[in-house]
Amino acid sequence: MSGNVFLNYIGGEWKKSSSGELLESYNPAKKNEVVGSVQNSTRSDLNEAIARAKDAQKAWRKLSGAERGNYLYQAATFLEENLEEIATTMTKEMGKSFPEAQGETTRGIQILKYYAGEGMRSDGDLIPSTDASALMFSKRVPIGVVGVITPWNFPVAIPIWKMAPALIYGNTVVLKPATEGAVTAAKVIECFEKAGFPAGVVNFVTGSGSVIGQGLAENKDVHAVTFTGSNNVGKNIGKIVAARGGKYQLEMGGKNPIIIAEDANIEAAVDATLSGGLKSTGQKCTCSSRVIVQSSIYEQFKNRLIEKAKKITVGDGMDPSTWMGPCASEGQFKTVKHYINRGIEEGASLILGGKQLTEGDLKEGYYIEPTIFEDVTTDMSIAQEEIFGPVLALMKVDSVEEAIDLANDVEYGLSASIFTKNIDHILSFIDDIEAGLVRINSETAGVELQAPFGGMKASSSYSREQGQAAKEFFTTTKTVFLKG
Ligand SMILES: NC(=O)C1=CN([C@@H]2O[C@H](COP(=O)(O)OP(=O)(O)OC[C@H]3O[C@@H](n4cnc5c(N)ncnc54)[C@H](OP(=O)(O)O)[C@@H]3O)[C@@H](O)[C@H]2O)C=CC1
Ligand SMILES: CCCCCC(=O)O
Repeated sequence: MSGNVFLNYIGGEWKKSSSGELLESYNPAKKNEVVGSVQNSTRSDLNEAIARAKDAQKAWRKLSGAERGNYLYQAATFLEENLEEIATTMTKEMGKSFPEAQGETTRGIQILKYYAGEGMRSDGDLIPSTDASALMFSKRVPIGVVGVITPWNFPVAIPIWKMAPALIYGNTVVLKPATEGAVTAAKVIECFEKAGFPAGVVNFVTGSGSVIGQGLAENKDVHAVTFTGSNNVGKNIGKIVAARGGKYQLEMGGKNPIIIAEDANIEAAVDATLSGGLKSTGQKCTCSSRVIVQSSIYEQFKNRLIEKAKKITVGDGMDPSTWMGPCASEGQFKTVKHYINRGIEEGASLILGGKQLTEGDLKEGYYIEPTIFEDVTTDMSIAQEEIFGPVLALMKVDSVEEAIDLANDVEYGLSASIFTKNIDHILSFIDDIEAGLVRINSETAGVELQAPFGGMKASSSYSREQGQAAKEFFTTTKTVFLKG
């Protein structure tokens, strides 16, 4: 890279786009600071990457799983060596606090190591044939070239939790990161380059989603597309890929509830609501946004929540005293402000925050106060639509049964939590909640890399990522019947 200009990585080479144009990525804490520039690529750049990936896959799939795993172990080593630089870039590019950025980069390292080990594990089953002289077994095989389209909120963990399983199971990849996380993603790709992957196995093309993302969805040589991002974009990708007979995986929005039952540990529930709802400035798909509280403890819980929320320190993610950083971009900032105004217009009561923070250095960035509404009804926009910002909506119920029904009264179904010690409530929550991630006495965020990740209803396309679940999407199965 020259200066802060980052190139595409195609067929094992760093290359400028044929457009000759750049896209700048700005620091949301210091809105005039350019963190770096990436290529504003064209379809022809993308098509070259897809062709190289297709060509490279012929040899890549022939390697043993152990051989492919060694490349992933190497990539983990280089990510570890560059952890501080990558985490710093992440904080400067999308605003999350530096400790969170360090944690996410560490998670990327762990994911690479987890899937590197997959190269030595079983990839099929021996099945007894009715013909005693025959051998019958199943064998998982790669699907080919995988298009990877990722959002800005986890610019290290999400690309890696898609690329690592794709690669270990014998596929080649073309990554298109969100522009607002593309400089961070470029530094991750540098680690893959240093790991010595054969040319064309890993490819990286930046540019606008409507050009490069759309191109990955449309190109018939991209056998599968794995996407994480908003529902509008995801549903469009799914339609395009399905229409050409490709495979697709969509991880999309959430409107995650946390239920506080009358027997909850109030202190723990308050901490989980603030951490799960406001960490990363509420910009995780697994963040809590609806807080459903049993009426008998409502005032006690609300007062403690406000008391602790007032102590949250907001500032530049690089400042060690910062608990919550800025919104990731001007666009995200405007979206959050829009929903705060909608909440007020629709009759919710704003009981904390709601304003932009502008004193001192904060005027340089896109900072919003931790915001809490009450008197929120399920028909309101702030109860139904994903805000993806530091906004909590308090809702009051009389029973846990009512709470679960209210929790389910949205189109999404990604993550859900309940705070209670009552085993009957726990069992009915596990049974009845419409969510892919079900958490008891724990915040809605914080998934672990070895467990299936994904949602129900409008949050996902019903596939699952991470852990052993990833194998389903990144492979297909041959059933072999062999006679002597
Ligand atoms: N369910 C989950 O696991 C997660 C869901 N999300 C969701 O992602 C959203 C926030 O991320 P954000 O990046 O803003 O989401 P977007 O949907 O705006 O973008 C996601 C990716 O899609 C690309 N893209 C944009 N338009 C198109 C298109 N027409 N065709 C193909 N690709 C396109 C974007 O590129 P570019 O931005 O460069 O234009 C980006 O790389 C939130 O809704 C959040 O809920 C986020 C994390 C996890
Ligand atoms: C893509 C969303 C990632 C969620 C990560 C977490 O909840 O820790």
